[in-house]
Amino acid sequence: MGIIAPSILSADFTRLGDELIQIKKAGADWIHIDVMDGQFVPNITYGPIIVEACERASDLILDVHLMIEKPDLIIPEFAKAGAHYISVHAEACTHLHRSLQLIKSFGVKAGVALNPATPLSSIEWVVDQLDFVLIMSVNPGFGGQKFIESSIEKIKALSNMLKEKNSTAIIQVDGGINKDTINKVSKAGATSFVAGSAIFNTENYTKAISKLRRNM
Ligand SMILES: O=C(CO)[C@@H](O)[C@H](O)COP(=O)(O)O
Ligand SMILES: [Fe+2]
Repeated sequence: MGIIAPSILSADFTRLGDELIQIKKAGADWIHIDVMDGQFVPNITYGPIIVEACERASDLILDVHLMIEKPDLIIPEFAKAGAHYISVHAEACTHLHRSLQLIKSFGVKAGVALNPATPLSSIEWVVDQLDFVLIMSVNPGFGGQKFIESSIEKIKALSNMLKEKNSTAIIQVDGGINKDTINKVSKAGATSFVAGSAIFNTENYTKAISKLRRNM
């Protein structure tokens, strides 16, 4: 069974605690938290205090997607705030292996996120360090964007690469995931699905998550 990870980027922040309760009731598995610094991506969101607030408000797995430059400087704060999974962008890490080791040193699951234009070869030599790989199926920075079709081939190639290297890393896909796109990425090999607008921009979260699951 696939993992549904609603991205709170599209949640109503005036009532975040209630939103977290509602997505759990609706059947969510993880909470995806998009951290943006206004440098790596042209948008600014939130930092460790929001992760810590999510940790107090929900017992779901906290999946922190760091879209920031120099992540090593602040990974310890996100780990202490209660993150269970942390992904860093390959494009933002000069010493990717070191960043992954830093995440793991806190007992947190470590992942690498790849922009749509970044080749799989950028993670080839760190596969043994990976608990998950996040394939961006939109350019990072905003919710509600259109799914980029070439992500499907990329997920298939990643799935083959992980099998060849005997890796059990989870393949996560993020961006433009909805009832129409989830089937293609699921067939390609993804098992963790981030969805923001397809869940939070609807009236009924239970129905939205059920639709995603039915189409996996
Ligand atoms: O990391 C990002 C965007 O940079 C995502 O997690 C988005 O928040 C997904 O939003 P939708 O495309 O599902 O609306
Ligand atoms: Fe994300």
